[in-house]
Amino acid sequence: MVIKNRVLLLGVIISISLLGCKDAPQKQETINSGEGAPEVATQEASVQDSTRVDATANSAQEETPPLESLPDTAFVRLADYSDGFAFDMRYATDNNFLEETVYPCGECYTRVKTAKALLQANAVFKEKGYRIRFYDCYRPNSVQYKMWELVPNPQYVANPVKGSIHNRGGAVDITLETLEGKPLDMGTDFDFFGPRAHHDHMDLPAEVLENRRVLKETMEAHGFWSIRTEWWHYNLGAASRDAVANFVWPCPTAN
Ligand SMILES: C[C@@H](N)C(=O)N[C@H](C)C(=O)O
Ligand SMILES: [Zn+2]
Repeated sequence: MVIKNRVLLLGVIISISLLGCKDAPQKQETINSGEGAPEVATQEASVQDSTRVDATANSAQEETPPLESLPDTAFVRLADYSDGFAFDMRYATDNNFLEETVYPCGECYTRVKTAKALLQANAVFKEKGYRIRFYDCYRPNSVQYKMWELVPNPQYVANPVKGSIHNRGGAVDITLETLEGKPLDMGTDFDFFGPRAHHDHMDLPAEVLENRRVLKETMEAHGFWSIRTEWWHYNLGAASRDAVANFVWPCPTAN
């Protein structure tokens, strides 16, 4: 069953379940999809793992609402708004630095403002013969804890107590691929935690440097900033103060 209105579904689910992160009482967010800005509820987080959200819980099977009708801070499923992106959601597989599947399925959720900026950036990439391929989008805060346990190095993994901008729905891990689906050479794989992935590492083939430049310049022109140590990571500046979230998205179920 394909879920038509994941925005509304999330509104219901998140209102019901404010999720906590291990050892980290902090602000958690209630996401409303209807009128007005999302409510931000402050409460002590309980010690529990992320809740899996069962898509069968969805009672609101409605059409996808236009982005313009939603508050900028609502969460949306990006694929509902364009079929012009490619997805390789690594944390929904064990092909990632954790060597473990930490997502129930590969979905890309972001805040509305992040989605709008990504759609515009992708239109520019398309003119150049490319499109964005996503490795990661919104990431539950509980997963950030798992990552930090393995790599407690803020150069490569944001401290979960402060929260990553991924946890705020404003960061994406991406590369570029051709419109035929061939990924551009960026010099390292996604989540290669070492100097070769740094933006200031210049000892790379000219083609790689050019590919990174195209990605960085276009993303920066659309409100994103990069971090020095990861060529794939982009933060939407306007999302850096949004609340940390810890919901898990619904997954499609077989009919
Ligand atoms: C883990 C890596 N893909 C990443 O996103 N790192 C940044 C620094 C983060 O955790 O926010
Ligand atoms: Zn990232």
